[in-house]
Amino acid sequence: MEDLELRRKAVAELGRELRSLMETVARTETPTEDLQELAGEVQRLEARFTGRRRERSEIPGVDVFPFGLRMYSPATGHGSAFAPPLEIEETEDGLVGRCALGVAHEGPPGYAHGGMSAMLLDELMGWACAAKGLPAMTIALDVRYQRPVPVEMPLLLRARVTGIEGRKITVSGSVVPEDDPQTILVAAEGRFVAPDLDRARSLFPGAKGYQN
Ligand SMILES: CCCCCCCCCCCC(=O)SCCNC(=O)CCNC(=O)[C@H](O)C(C)(C)COP(=O)(O)OP(=O)(O)OC[C@H]1O[C@@H](n2cnc3c(N)ncnc32)[C@H](O)[C@@H]1OP(=O)(O)O
Repeated sequence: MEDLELRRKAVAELGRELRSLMETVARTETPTEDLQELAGEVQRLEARFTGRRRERSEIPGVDVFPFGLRMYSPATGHGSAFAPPLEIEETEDGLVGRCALGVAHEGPPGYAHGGMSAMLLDELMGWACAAKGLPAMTIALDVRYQRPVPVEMPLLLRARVTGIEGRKITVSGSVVPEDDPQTILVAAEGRFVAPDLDRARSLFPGAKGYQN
């Protein structure tokens, strides 16, 4: 069997290079003819991915689902070009995530797209449910944008479970600058539901943890 750690390392290395490429593309003022040539080169590069293509519902072999690593998550995945990626740690008061967004994540010039903040909070708040043993899906997310989130600024995200009622979980979250944690840039309240076993099996047929 292939060494899983070696593959995860390779996935992360590729992700890092793609992320860097995305940032370069978002910032470049390279002449137009070079852009045209580069598009062809990227197309040729894509043609080199000759291995089997994973089915839609197939869990990547490098992942641990539903309680862990998601290598291609657009929020936390080290293999994702789109992910900052968010680094998560568990604390006494819930989960803390760290990342900095790039120009490729921009909404207003110089500031993060609001959808990025919402996505990162949604993900972290979902992880907060899983950390309580209840892997869950978002049913409602209320996001309040109090200050714009500068790109290239180290950020701290927080998520804390505030209530559990059967399979329904309420979670609060925030985004703050790492060097000024009193200033709330974005605040969120979310409601999550841990799907029952039958629902989870039908939603995630590729997840071994939910099968008999
Ligand atoms: C696990 C993977 C980890 C995934 C890994 C976690 C990390 C990633 C986190 C990312 C988070 C996401 O983006 S998740 C993606 C965005 N979210 C979604 O796509 C979810 C779409 N919604 C659904 O598919 C469904 O609503 C489910 C699966 C969440 C729940 O279905 P179910 O299991 O059949 O639950 P059901 O019996 O119907 O309902 C249980 C209780 O919740 C209430 N309820 C259910 N859905 C809703 C709703 N949309 N709005 C209001 N209330 C609702 C019901 O009234 C009921 O209350 P009562 O009668 O008991 O009072």
